[in-house]
Amino acid sequence: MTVEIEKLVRRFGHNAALDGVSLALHPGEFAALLGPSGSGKTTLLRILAGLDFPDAGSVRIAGTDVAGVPARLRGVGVVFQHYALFRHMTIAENIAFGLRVRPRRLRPAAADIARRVATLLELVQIPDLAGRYPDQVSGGQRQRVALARALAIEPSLLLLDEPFGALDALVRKEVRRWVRGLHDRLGITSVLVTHDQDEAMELADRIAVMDRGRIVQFGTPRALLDDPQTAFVAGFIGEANRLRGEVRDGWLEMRDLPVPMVRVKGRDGPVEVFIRPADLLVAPSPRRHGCVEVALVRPETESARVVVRCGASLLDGVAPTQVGRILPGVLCDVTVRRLTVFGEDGAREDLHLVDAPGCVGAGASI
Ligand SMILES: Nc1ncnc2c1ncn2[C@@H]1O[C@H](COP(=O)(O)OP(=O)(O)OP(=O)(O)O)[C@@H](O)[C@H]1O
Repeated sequence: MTVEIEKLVRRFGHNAALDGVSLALHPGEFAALLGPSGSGKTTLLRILAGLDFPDAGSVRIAGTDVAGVPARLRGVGVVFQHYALFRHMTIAENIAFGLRVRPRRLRPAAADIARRVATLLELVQIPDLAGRYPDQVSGGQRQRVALARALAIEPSLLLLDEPFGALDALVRKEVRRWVRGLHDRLGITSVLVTHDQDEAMELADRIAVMDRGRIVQFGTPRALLDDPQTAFVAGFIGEANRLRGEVRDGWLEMRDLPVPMVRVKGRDGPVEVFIRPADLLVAPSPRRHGCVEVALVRPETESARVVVRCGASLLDGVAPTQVGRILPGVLCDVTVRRLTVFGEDGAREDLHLVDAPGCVGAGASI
């Protein structure tokens, strides 16, 4: 089922929680809203759920403008971080709640509700807990109850607001994989709000990165890592070394890392340069007077993560080979496989990689 969000604005006083947000989701897609605290994720989710209303813009679910449609008639299931289970109701009663409060003409018969609750308890793998109260089950089980309750109305859109936040790390990993499996099996469209990057990367087909009430980039996890459109996205998604640089006469210069042969097409002036650790290769120097000094080495299975001192900067890189020779204090060479350059306004600059030995595109050895 499609979701089309157009130019949504939601203001609280002078503050725009949403400042012209547009987003289109494919049927069956698992999307994540990822961004720092206060960027507008929950506000967007609440508007989708019908729990809050925009000052401008529109939301269409399955092609229908839902502006006048109350929350309980939107066919949307919602799971919140703190589950919001009713403590005085059994697990079965909690799951049945969304069906029991429906208007009479839409409410299934009691026997049908009981059957559906039993099916859902099986689906979320807690068939024996029907008669218990929320306080008598674990956090992971409560989360499954919250999901079953959201799924009881057979939603075609499932909204998840930080649903794993209250779980400990191990349970969290298990429950989130299980949720993704469930999403695939049911063929629903899901939107997850999270500020946990790993969670968004693991679960979502596409991630909308939010900053100050705007979606700054919407793309696959791979695209966000490899092709960030702004300095904010490059710094927020994945790890990156961040260096100050200057473009002079169209050539990039960095004080701490003298990368040769990079032409920048934008205007001359100060720039910010991002290099992922995986793109900064550290190797023993055959000349024995490499340009960087190893500060720290953390061995991994077949390579090592290395921190090197480069001028005044400490940079994260990797040593894919000859790990044993890379030790703190040793002078090494570095090769930059790829870098991304952003102008003062945070927008990405086009790079022209000069086709010459040692150029950045081919791996610039310094
Ligand atoms: N009811 C409200 N009244 C006033 N301001 C609000 C209200 N709800 C949200 N805001 C403001 O709107 C902005 C966006 O809030 P929102 O909760 O959507 O952010 P978020 O990205 O979900 O943050 P978090 O990750 O901390 O939950 C914030 O500046 C917040 O203070």
